[in-house]
Parts: sequence; structure tokens; C-alpha cells
Amino acid sequence: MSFVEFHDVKKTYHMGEVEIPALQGVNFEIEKGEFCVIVGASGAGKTTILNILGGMDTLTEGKVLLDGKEISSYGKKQLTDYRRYDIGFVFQFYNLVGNLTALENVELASQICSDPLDAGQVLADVGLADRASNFPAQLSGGEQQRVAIARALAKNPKLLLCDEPTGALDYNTGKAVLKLLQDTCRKKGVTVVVITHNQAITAMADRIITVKNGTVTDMRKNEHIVPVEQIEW
Ligand SMILES: Nc1ncnc2c1ncn2[C@@H]1O[C@H](COP(=O)(O)OP(=O)(O)OP(=O)(O)O)[C@@H](O)[C@H]1O
Repeated sequence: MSFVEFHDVKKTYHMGEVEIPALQGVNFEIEKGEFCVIVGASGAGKTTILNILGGMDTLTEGKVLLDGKEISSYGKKQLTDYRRYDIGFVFQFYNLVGNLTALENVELASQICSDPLDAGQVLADVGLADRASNFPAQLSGGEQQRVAIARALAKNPKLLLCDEPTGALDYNTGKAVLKLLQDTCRKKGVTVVVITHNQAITAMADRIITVKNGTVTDMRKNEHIVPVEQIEW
């Protein structure tokens, strides 16, 4: 059994009379501790996959397992607990609380879960020990994304889900954030899933899942992992 399993997952959105088949039978698995990149063009279904895996959306058909538990059978209350305790999220636009300091943003996350890590320590781990008392507006985009990553990690999640985490960052800052995510995966053993439209990023992944028109067209383990410093796009 794998850590994450998608079995023939289908998701249809209804917009009035119109049916939009966002996922049309998605199958893949991810092993514990892997750095996994899900890649595909706009509209391929990446965000839908991440939202289902993160318990933010429900599926129409199929089965999703995390760590042996069938999350696709969870009701509302169970999904709330799942999002709260098991999953860390990192978004393209950071989503920090503007009137809280960097440290307070991280503490906010640790307050809602059962087994949090020390907020100050996690902030130090992402390289921001000296910016703990700064507000988001006083930090660069890359620093804000580091705070967001620290906030997600402070929950001590089973799975770190990242939706285009470098989408709003410049080239080098984006690379540094990817490196931080990969280092976190390696050092802490956290399973990390990154979704992106950027094919180049797949070179640094342990596992590459390619999505097209709501299905997985390719899934492979990367035999030649390239350090992010050597990747260009
Ligand atoms: N809430 C929704 N209601 C209706 N249709 C939706 C909804 N969310 C997504 N879709 C549709 O489902 C399909 C897959 O969308 P999804 O956002 O998963 O793609 P994506 O690969 O993440 O794209 P992008 O890279 O542009 O974010 C698209 O056709 C999209 O328009």
C-alpha cells in the first residue's frame, strides 16, 4: 500500500445545465517522504486533484487513500479534522494575515492542531529567525512564502500540498523556495506535493505525475534527479 493512492477518481462540476468533467478517472500513487511534482497545462485538473487530496473538495466517483485511510468516504466533520491536523497548505499568493507578525502567523497554525512544532524554531528552519517580528508587508515575496511554508510545517502535517508555490516569485527566489521545500522533504521526511505548469521543475522531483485533460498520462520515478540550481527555464 502506498502513502497516497488515487483510484479512478472522477470529478464533474455542474454549472447550470453544463457539466464540466474536471477529472475523468485519475490514478496515481505517492510514497511516504517523496518530493512529488504534478505537472500539466492550465485546466488539466491539477488544482482539482490537490483540493480533493487536501480535503477541500469532494469527488464524484472513485477512491482516495492517505496513509491507509479512505479520505474520500469522510463526512464534513472528519474532513475538517483532516484539513486541520493532517495537511499543510502552501498557496501561490502566501495568504498570510497582514496584521500579524511572521511569528504570529506561524503560531496561528500551531494553535489549531494537536501536535505542533515550536513556531520560532520552524521560522528559524526556513531562514527567518531575524524577521520574526516583521509584518508580511515588510517582507519580500520570497520571505512571505517562507513564512507560509513555516506556517504549514508548524502543524507537523502528514502531507505538504503546494499550489504553484513559485508562481508569484522571480526566477531565483522561486528556485530558493523550491530548494527549501525539497530540503524540508529530505531532512524532515515530510511528503511534499507540488503542482505546477512548469515542466522544468519536474527534473528535481522524486516522482513526476503528468496530468492532461483530467487524466494522468504519465507517472514515473525520476532516475536522474537534478539539483534545482542546475535546472533552467
Ligand atoms: N469550482 C469549479 N466549478 C466549475 N468548473 C471548475 C471548478 N474548478 C475547476 N473547474 C474546471 O475544471 C477543469 C480543471 O480545472 P483545474 O483548476 O483543476 O485545472 P488546473 O490544471 O489546476 O489549471 P490551472 O493551472 O489553470 O490552475 C477546468 O476546466 C476548470 O474550468
